[in-house]
Amino acid sequence: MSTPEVLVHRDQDLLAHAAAARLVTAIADAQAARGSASVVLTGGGVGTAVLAAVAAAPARDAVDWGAVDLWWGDERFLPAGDPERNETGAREALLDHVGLDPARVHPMPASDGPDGDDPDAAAERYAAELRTAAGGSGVPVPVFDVLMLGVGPDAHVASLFPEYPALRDERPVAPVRDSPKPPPTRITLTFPSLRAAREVWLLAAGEGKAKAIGRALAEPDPAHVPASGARGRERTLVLLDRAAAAELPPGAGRPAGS
Ligand SMILES: O=C1O[C@H](COP(=O)(O)O)[C@@H](O)[C@H](O)[C@H]1O
Repeated sequence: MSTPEVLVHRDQDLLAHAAAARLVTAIADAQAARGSASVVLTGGGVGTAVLAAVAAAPARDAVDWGAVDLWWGDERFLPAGDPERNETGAREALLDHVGLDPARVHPMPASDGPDGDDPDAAAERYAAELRTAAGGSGVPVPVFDVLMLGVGPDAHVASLFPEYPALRDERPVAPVRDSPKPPPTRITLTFPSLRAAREVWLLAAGEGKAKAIGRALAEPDPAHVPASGARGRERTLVLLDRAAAAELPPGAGRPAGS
C-alpha cells in the first residue's frame, strides 16, 4: 500500500477545482494507457463539488466520456432518484452533462430495485456486477484507476463507520445497518475493494474534518479511524483545504499553489 501524500489548498472551492483538474488528467492518462478509465465516485460535500467542477471545466472535453466506467464507493439505500442518494447528486453535478455510455455507469442498487428493501441481496448484486467487470478470473473487483472518498468528521470513508462490522467484512461489498449518520441503511465497498484501486484520493474540507484527518494520518487504526485504512496500490492522495489541514501530524502536508 502507498504512503499518503498530502496537498493543502487555500479553501474548498480551490480544492474542488484542483481535484477536478487532477481527475480529468487521470482519466485522460488512463485512457491513453489502457483505452478506458475506471473511476469510483464518493458522495458528500467535497466529492459532489469536485464533480460539479469537472462539469464546469473546459478541459473535460479532453476525456472520452463514453470510455469511462463509473462506480460508487457507497450508497444510501433509498429509492431511485431520492435526493439523498449519492447517485442522484452525482447525476445532477456531472453525469447528466457529459456523454457517458449508460452501460458503463454502475450505480449501487436502490431500495425499490430488483431486490426490494433487502440490503444484503443488493450488496451481493453489486458484488456480482463488480466480479463480472473484473473479467471473471476469480478477481472480485476491477482495478479502479481512481477511487475518491469523502472523509466524515468521525473519519468514516464510504459507509465504513468506526467500529462497525463492515470494517472487518471480507466480501467486496457489504450492507450497513444502523449507520450513525442518516439514512441508517447503506451499501458500501469494503477495505479489500478500496485497496484494489491504483489511486485512492481522500477529500476533506472544513474545520469539522481537521481532527479526523489528523488521526487518519497519525498511524493506521482502521477499526477506529477508517480513513487510516484506505490506501491505493500505487498512490494515496489526501486533498485538503487549509481548515481540514489544521491538525496534521508534523511534516505531513505541503501547500499546493497559493
Ligand atoms: O454519508 C456519506 O458521507 C461521506 C462524507 O460526506 P461529507 O459531506 O462529510 O463530505 C461521503 O463521502 C459518503 O460517500 C457518504 O455516503
